[in-house]
Amino acid sequence: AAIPPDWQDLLPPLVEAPLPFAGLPAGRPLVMGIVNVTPDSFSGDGVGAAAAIARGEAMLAAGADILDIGGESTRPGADPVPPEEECRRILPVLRALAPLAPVSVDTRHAATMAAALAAGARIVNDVTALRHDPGAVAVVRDAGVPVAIMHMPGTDPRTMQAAARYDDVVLEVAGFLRDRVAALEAAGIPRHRIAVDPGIGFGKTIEHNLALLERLPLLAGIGCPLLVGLSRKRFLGTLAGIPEAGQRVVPSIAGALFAVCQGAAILRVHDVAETVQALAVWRAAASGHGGPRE
Ligand SMILES: Nc1nc2ncc(COP(=O)(O)OP(=O)(O)O)nc2c(=O)[nH]1
Repeated sequence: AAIPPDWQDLLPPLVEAPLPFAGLPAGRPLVMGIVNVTPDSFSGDGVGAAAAIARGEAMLAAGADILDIGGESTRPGADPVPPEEECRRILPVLRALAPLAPVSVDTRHAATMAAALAAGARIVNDVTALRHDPGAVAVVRDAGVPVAIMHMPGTDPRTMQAAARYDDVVLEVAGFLRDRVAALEAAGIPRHRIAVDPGIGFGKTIEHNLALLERLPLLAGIGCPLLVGLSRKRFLGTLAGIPEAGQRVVPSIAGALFAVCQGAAILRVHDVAETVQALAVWRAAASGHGGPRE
């Protein structure tokens, strides 16, 4: 579809380098390692506390810039987890990992955000864009921390796939994120603390996911760093013929590199070592010189 006239002013400049986020090094895509402390994560990597801590440490050793810790699966149809249980799962992991690296807490519950920030988390990652819990905006604003906000229809993973109907998914997702950034800015969260995320796989068909990746540069026009989480997701398995989520490393890397070429600043991934290796090649090629990651 043609870009409507009122979007022309938002068309992004050529993506020179990813925008900075959370005070982390700008100029290169950041790798956010997924540490799921859940028994039912779609990617099959949910684990208990000890294993989650070990996984986080291994991700840092492999070069992760951020660790994203979550205690509630958000895959389609997942059972909701109350904040008390969510905190019981993630706080021991968070306390162990927060001293080692920037940690983001992946939650839609304000109580969990507050407890995680008190335990050392430095970033909030909310798949509902601070819409599920009425207290979430105040927690993030008052803590003065960066926040990643993601698009999904509604705020309940159990029903989001049924809502996967759009006139133009890219314009609607971009419009939602643009408006949400403006609303959060008006509520006291400065734009420079916000990363935006199209929500790959959240209330989207495979065609919607591909359209969002193909036209990701339009989201760069919002003026916030782009976070993309496509790692091991179902549409990759469909495209590559890989039914088992844990076997989708290669398609995840291919998708990650495409997203980076499209302007993604933060990649939320399960397979950190492989992603870091792939980015080393991409950066050398994109910048015209090799050399180790500084
Ligand atoms: N910002 C952001 N957060 C996210 N959190 C969870 C998942 C789902 O992936 P995963 O955590 O691996 O699965 P589960 O939610 O089943 O644990 N995807 C995203 C995403 O794409 N973007």
